[in-house]
Amino acid sequence: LKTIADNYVIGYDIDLETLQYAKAHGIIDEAKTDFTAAVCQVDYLILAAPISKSIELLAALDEIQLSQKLIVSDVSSVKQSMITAANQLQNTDISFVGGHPMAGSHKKGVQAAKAHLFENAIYVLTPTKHSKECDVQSLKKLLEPTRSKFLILDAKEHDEMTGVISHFPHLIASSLVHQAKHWEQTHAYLPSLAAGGFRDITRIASSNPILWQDIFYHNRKKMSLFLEEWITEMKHVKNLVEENNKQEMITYLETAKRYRDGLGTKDKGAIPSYYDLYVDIQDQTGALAHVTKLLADNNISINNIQILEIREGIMGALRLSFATEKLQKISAHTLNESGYETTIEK
Ligand SMILES: NC(=O)C1=CN([C@@H]2O[C@H](COP(=O)(O)OP(=O)(O)OC[C@H]3O[C@@H](n4cnc5c(N)ncnc54)[C@H](O)[C@@H]3O)[C@@H](O)[C@H]2O)C=CC1
Ligand SMILES: O=C(O)C(=O)Cc1ccc(O)cc1
Repeated sequence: LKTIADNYVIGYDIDLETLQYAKAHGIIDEAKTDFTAAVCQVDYLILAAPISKSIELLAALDEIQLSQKLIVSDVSSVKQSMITAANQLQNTDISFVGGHPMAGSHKKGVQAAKAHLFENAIYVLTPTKHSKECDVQSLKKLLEPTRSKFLILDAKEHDEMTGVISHFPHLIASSLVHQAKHWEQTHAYLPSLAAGGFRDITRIASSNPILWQDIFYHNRKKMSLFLEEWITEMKHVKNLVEENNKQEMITYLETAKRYRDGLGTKDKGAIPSYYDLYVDIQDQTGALAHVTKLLADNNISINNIQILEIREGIMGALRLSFATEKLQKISAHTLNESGYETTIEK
């Protein structure tokens, strides 16, 4: 988080290698292996461990004799249990304002950190009933250089919304992978048929299991409710398939398509994580290298690259992902000038 600072950033982590990496890569100015020593020196504390660990750290913080006022926030994906823990704090010098940047990836560890990760993403803030307005403003000011968009929410509504749009889809992604794994016993070649669609819908199943178990646990009431709803929904879909009611099925798919197409692509929320650009390339030796070189020559860094479809003699599509909308636009312009056809998905 060096970007949120001209501030001096002290990092604390139980994992020594993480601290060493963060220091070596300029993510933090100083590494501390002792929580008390770290918190006694700071004006702001951001807890970014798995939720259960952040709750433990908050409780440990309350036992420490602080000689300064401290604004504490977190980045936990579930807010209600964090706020409940914050409401039990005894030290009145600690002011807690919950936080949740709605951006990230399926990768774990400090190595997955990116300076632009939160740009244009929604950053939810969940004040407690004790939070002072000036502390909320102060935290916002600290986080402003992340260029995210702040949204104040009540913890309960946050957990319901993220439950629907982020947590529950993880369970479904994992269940689809389980289904494929099961059917591989019948068809050994099944994995090699996994096309873009399966990869897109199951990417998040590659996330950190320890972290996600903790998220599901902290949002368990909502997860249980959504599972009930999903089972009812799937029974309805099963009927549609079995009864072969053509018009009803088209309407079902059309309604979903219209809603999905309308989800903002500019606001970088949970969907999409990056700004994508589709480029048509010929299936020729060096085609990929030519595209990447053109962008590299213009100092444009690509966050992700995926070949969607290349078959002999047929135009293939590349999906290039960028960290910002600006990079996406500049790349389109650069490639268009060299004769490439590009598409930005609306
Ligand atoms: N992964 C994602 O895309 C997003 C994650 N979050 C939230 O961020 C938090 C962290 O998630 P990630 O960064 O993905 O996990 P991570 O596993 O990549 O990083 C967690 C870090 O916490 C450290 N840690 C674990 N226990 C600790 C303890 N007791 N004391 C000090 N450090 C400890 C680990 O060594 C590790 O460096 C979670 O609360 C998660 O809900 C929020 C938004 C996005
Ligand atoms: O990999 C992805 O696209 C994510 O879903 C990232 C993510 C993970 C956890 C969060 O609380 C918010 C965002």
